[in-house]
Amino acid sequence: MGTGVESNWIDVQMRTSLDAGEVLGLLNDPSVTGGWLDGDGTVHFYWPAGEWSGERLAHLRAVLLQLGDGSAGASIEIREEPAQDWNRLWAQSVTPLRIGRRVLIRPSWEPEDGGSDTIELVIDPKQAFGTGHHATTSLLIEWIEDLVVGGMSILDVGTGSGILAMVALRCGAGRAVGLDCDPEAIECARGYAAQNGFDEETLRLTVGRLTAELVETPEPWQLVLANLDCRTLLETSELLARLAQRGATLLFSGILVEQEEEIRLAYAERGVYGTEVKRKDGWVALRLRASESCDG
Ligand SMILES: C[S@@+](CC[C@H](N)C(=O)[O-])C[C@H]1O[C@@H](n2cnc3c(N)ncnc32)[C@H](O)[C@@H]1O
Repeated sequence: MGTGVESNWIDVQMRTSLDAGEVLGLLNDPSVTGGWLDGDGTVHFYWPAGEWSGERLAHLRAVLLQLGDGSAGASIEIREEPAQDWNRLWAQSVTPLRIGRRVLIRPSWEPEDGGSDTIELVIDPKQAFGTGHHATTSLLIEWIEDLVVGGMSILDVGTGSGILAMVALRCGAGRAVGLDCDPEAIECARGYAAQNGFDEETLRLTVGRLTAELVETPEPWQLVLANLDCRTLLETSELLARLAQRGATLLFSGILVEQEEEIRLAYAERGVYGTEVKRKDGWVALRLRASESCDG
């Protein structure tokens, strides 16, 4: 984000589960500055006041629709902000975040918690999704805290910043692979992994999508994390269900309340059933197991 001390700015705010980087990519508009998710779950994009126009708003709405979240277009609020140092303001707005019983996500400029029981990660917000502020992330973190036991192998599909895989490793998992189709997200995640002291053998971060090869590894995955979206969870159901049939517990997030039934039915047809559900802010997280696997 530019320092922007010279002119007023238009702050375009919306409620969306979309990844800000993905929206920016399709906008393909050199005058917009970086998008970021604030602590209230609102995504902001900024334009210099002189560059903002009705055409830009219409284009933004079209991009949101194209990415499958037309309702975000309806939630847009526009504010003009006086010239100020955005970097400083942005940094001030990012504060340490506690999730579940023990997890603390803090920006690097905040001091360590120091509590012996605290599971701490340093994440300075960048353009990858996954600072922990979004309900879809925090719902899965709460489960990871409860379910991960020593030495577990974790597959994190749609890893974004890598936050879920990193929390799982801090909770005792033996190794994790994080996949994301967005190369920028993986670049970001690698930076966070290094900053938090994970080596590449413990946390492998790869650009790509779920493949049959990753599903059929000699050692089956024990826990699969997938904070994606309804469409991707449906499109990938054959491979994700196969992971469950090989013994993995699946933790899904990114599902809207009205999409829960569709996901449950699609997976039930493949012999994989929701065993537990969590809901927050209109979002649903599901825990699933194959019928022939024992729950745990
Ligand atoms: C909602 S974010 C989740 C990020 C992080 N796991 C979290 O929980 O905060 C979804 C991520 O999935 C990625 N993604 C979307 N579809 C994908 C697919 N088919 N395969 C791999 N990654 C995908 C996006 O690029 C994005 O980084």
